[in-house]
Amino acid sequence: MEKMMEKKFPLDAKDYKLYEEVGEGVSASVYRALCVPFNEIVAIKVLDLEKCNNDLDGIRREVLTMSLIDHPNVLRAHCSFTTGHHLWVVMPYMAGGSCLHIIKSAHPDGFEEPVIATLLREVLNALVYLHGQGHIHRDVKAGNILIDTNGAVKLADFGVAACMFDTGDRQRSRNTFVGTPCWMAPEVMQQLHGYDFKADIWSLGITALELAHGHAPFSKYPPMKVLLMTLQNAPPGLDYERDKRFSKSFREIVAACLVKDPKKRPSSEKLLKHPFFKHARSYEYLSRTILDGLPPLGDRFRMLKAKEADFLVQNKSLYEDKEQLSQQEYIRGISAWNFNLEDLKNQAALIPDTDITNAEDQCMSPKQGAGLHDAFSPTERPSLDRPVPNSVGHMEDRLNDIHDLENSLAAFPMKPLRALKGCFDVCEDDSGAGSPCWKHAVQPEQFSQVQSSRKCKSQEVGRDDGESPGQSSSLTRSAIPGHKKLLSGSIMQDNVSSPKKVTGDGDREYMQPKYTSERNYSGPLQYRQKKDIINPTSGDDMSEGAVVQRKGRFKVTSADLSPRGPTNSFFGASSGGSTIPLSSSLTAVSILPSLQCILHQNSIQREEIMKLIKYVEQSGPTDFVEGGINDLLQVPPTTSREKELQSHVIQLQQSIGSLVEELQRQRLKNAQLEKKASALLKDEKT
Ligand SMILES: Nc1ncnc2c1ncn2[C@@H]1O[C@H](COP(=O)(O)OP(=O)(O)OP(=O)(O)O)[C@@H](O)[C@H]1O
Repeated sequence: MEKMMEKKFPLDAKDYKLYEEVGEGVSASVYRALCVPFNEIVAIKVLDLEKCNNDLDGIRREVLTMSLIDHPNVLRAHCSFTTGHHLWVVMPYMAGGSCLHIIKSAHPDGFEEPVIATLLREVLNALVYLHGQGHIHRDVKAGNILIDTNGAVKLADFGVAACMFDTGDRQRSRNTFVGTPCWMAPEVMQQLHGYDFKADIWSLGITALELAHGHAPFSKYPPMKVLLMTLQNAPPGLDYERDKRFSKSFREIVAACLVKDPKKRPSSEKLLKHPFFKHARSYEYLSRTILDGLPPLGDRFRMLKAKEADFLVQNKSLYEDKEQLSQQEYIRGISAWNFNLEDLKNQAALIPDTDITNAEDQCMSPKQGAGLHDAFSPTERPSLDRPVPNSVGHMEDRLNDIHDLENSLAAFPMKPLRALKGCFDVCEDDSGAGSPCWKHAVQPEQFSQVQSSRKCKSQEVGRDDGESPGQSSSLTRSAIPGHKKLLSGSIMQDNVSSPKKVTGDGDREYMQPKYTSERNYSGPLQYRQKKDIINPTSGDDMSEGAVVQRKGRFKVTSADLSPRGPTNSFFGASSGGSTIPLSSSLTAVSILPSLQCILHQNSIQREEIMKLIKYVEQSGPTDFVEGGINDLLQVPPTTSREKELQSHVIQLQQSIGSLVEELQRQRLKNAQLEKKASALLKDEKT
């Protein structure tokens, strides 16, 4: 009844006036706006659907979740609709902006404890609600904690939320690698047993440190190091010496959240009862303490952007190096992670040993960490992260790091580097089309499918009036289309010689007018285990022959929430489960096509292995492959051709390994299926 009385926000862009930009994320820009019929200020998140070409599920999920939730601490969408190729999500305007914005503008060293207690209490209230409703937020961080002028706090950004009660295919969304690396719980990285709402508790602990120090732990390190450190080191925490200003109870809750074993982490409800929250104050206190005196959000946002642009100009040479550009994006807390394999390998060697030691020390017990240099703002000491190109042992270091990472992630059903290389093959099949993996960007019709499904579920979704935002609002025509955003999308290799290459990368023009990044920045990171392996049409794409050709970039996509075709539902096992058809009502006849597919796939792979072997043989003597390769890789390359060949060899080596393992896995599956098929046939006969 109450719901029926709710205001219905108009679903037409003409009814809104867009004012200044107040925020931007990986996939969207957020504007202050006026809802003309209600004369009410709102925030409108504008997503360019042409640039979110692989993340429609994520968008759909965010919009749906945002429209269904109902809690004072959770940001709820008023409505959403498409206009031209943009999706507009209309929501309450949170004039204080995000905690990250406030930190960056006025509290670079973090907030005082009562402020942190107040913020965390509100976020915990949101989490108690969300977890009770079966949602895992999966991206809790200061950038997603929004504050209103009166000090009210809301948790935002459901782009990567998942539902814990999902079953079957939908549950795979909980077996994905989602979030922002620094805030990501170890079990989310590990993917051993999936994860649950306790992943949010870990992120909350990291957020607590972020609010206390002004930045998240490990934020100065490249993603690969963050993975390593999160998995291998003792959890980060408050330091006895450096963090003397904080109370014991604050240290306790941080420690309670940052326990590696999720079972040992308290629930949000339990945490809320911790004495630490006795330090929490009122909204009015928050508003007075952290908002008073701040310029309007739009001005702050502009200033921060200008600061970044200045920094970029001042460090021009530094940012000619794309690694650093990526690193800077990442440091800024954007839910993005560059998944270029080569870059990751390079990044593994970015940090000098001394620096790693320090980082490790910081993660030791607080006492051990005492006396270390203060964590610094990354923008203050960027040179630390500079790569040392071609330094002696550089390649060796990279390989060692990769090796370490693989060991750390031994629990991955597939080794992470292979996962990076071959298993991020998620794409349009997310929308249920069952299409092959290296398919192109989503076409407008595909969005309309999403849209119509959204329409079925929610009346709040409006129509596509075919207008550009510029035509239908006060925003200038160039304001949105010209403002290229970074992509969210499937992890797909780019820069490939394959004709199926994915295109359409966005880049941050304002930051790098001259040094345009070629990267695909992802949306919140999502790792999906390899799937669709029996899809014969995708054989080409998955073949190592193809991989050898690809110098990969990866894009990241939203978790799959959509129903899958019959093939996938039979063989969801490719992502780690059983390969045996689940339904006992299945007949042998229904399995046969799938068996044939597997056989077909096997033969394709066999062929590819043969091709690879031939290729390697042609490239050099056999013992090069068998024994001498490591020696060879340790010789620093002198010419760029040598470098190219060296990386080619590494790729080949990895590809062969992957293929052999894949082949073995397929054989095993084949045998299991054959067994099952004959059992079923037998059953049928009797
Ligand atoms: N309702 C709002 N009122 C005021 N500012 C907002 C609002 N929603 C978002 N913002 C600002 O815009 C920024 C980006 O929004 P949002 O996080 O939703 O985008 P995103 O693309 O999902 O970002 P990411 O995934 O990188 O966190 C936020 O960090 C915040 O500063």
